[in-house]
Amino acid sequence: MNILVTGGAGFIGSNFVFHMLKEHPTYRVVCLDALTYAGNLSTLEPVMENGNFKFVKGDITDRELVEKLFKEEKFDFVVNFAAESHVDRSIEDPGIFLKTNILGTQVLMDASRKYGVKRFHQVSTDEVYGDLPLDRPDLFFTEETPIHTSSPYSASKASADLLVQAYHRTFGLPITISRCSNNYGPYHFPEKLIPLMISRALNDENLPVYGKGENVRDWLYVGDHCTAIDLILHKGKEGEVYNIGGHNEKTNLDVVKAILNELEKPESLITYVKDRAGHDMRYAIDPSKTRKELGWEPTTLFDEGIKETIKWYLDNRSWWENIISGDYKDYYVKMYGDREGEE
Ligand SMILES: Cc1cn([C@H]2C[C@H](O)[C@@H](COP(=O)(O)OP(=O)(O)O[C@H]3O[C@H](CO)[C@@H](O)[C@H](O)[C@H]3O)O2)c(=O)[nH]c1=O
Repeated sequence: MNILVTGGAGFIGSNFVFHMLKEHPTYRVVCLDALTYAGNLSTLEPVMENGNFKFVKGDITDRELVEKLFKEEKFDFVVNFAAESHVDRSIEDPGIFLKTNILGTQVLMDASRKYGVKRFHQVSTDEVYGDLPLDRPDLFFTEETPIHTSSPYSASKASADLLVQAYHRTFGLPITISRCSNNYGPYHFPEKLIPLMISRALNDENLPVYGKGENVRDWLYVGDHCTAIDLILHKGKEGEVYNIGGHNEKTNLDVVKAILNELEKPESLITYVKDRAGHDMRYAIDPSKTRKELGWEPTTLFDEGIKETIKWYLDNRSWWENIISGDYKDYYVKMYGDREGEE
């Protein structure tokens, strides 16, 4: 099997590259990544010397480069992780989200059709379902929940999902789509809630919690997400959507407090700041289809997973310190540095 993993230098993509090379030692894995601010070549160091791995720098919207790569490599599977993924950035500047997330997906699918890829897997998000109210804990997103997006980011991912389904129906492209809840774990870029709070707490900096911190996310350890995608590639039915989530709902405040508690840092570091525009209230996934059809089960409980994640950030300080002191510094300081005591 020859697999293309796009966005493989990012958080979930890199974890998936490691997973596939470990679990399928006979497979060849090619990573295509544009190395934007959130992609980091040093993340892939552990596999750079692996004979079954190849790294290609390039943008999924670059049709010429993509077509050439598909022609040379004759991929069996394509797994599309490449995306602009940060909601706050999409509120500031939606354009790049539409370009990468929608047009990039189209370019990849055109090449997949042309070169006879056996499966095109689109890595999507539970954010395409919009949000759920806090006072209805009985409600969960299923694969049948209507698409109803809030942010430019989620609208771009939902658009891509529709396009993927259209390519299946119109052109018979063999596709699958997975929609996962919030991930956490090693190599998570320090703009997302968990790695941002860990890195700032370690530096005794204020932790900007949006609004009242009551919003709920359904946290899943990244390794469990990788296992689910592996199962979908091998056992999932063509044309189907699979929800992935851990039934592990927590308020943002509880997550931040758990991090502070583990690091033995004071809760006085928490600073309540202006809420995110259009902020989704609650995400909660019903993963029963993925469980029943594919036998998938998440294996890492949040209490263990958050400890392991914090340990990883302590053991790999240079990985995130290089990021927050490098090109990303200005954005980091602007977004998270000066937000003391806003209401
Ligand atoms: C960065 C940041 C976030 N938050 C809040 C906003 C959200 O309610 C929650 C998590 O925020 P984020 O880490 O940005 O993640 P969220 O918006 O849920 O989206 C994530 O999870 C999605 C899956 O649900 C993925 O599709 C997205 O790519 C990924 O970014 O924490 C804060 O209170 N303070 C912050 O500084």
